[in-house]
Amino acid sequence: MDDSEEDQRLPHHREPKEFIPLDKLSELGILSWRLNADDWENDENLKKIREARGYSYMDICDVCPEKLPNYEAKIKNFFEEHLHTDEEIRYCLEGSGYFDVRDQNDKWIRIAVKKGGMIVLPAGMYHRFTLDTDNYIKVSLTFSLFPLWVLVFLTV
Ligand SMILES: CSCCC(=O)/C(O)=C/O
Ligand SMILES: [Fe+2]
Repeated sequence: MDDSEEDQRLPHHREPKEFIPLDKLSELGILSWRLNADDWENDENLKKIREARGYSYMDICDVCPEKLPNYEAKIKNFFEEHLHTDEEIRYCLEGSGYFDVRDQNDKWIRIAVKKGGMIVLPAGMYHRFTLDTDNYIKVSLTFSLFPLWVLVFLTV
C-alpha cells in the first residue's frame, strides 16, 4: 500500500503499482479460495473446506447502514488494527472490500476481496478491514466454535 492519508476506501496502490502473488500471502499464513457464491449453500467445495477445517458455525452479515446495527461505529472499529484469538474466516457473498495485513517488514499489504473470495487470516494476525468505494459487502463469518463475541458483534 501507499502511505497516503486519502480515504481508506480508495485502493491505495503504490506508484508504480506493486502486486503480490498469493503464495506470498500463504507465507504469512493466509489462506484463500475462489468459490461459487451464487450457490454457496449447495457448494460442495465450500462444504469440503468447512469439513476439513472444522468450521461448524456461520453467520451472514450485510455491511451497510440499513442492516448493520451501529454501522458507523462498526466501520470505524473494523479499520482499527486488531487481532482475534481465533482464525478470521470471511467469505464474500456479494460486494467487495479490503483486508489489510502487515508483511514481514511491518508494511501494509492490501487484499482485495470480491464476490466468491474466501479468506482465512491466522489467529493472532494483526489486520483491519474497510469497504471499498462501492460501499457494500455481504460476508459469511465462519467459526470453528461458536464464539460468544459474535452475539455482541451482530446485536449491539
Ligand atoms: C467484512 S468482515 C466484518 C469485519 C470483521 O469481522 C473483522 O473482524 C474485520 O477485521
Ligand atoms: Fe478482524
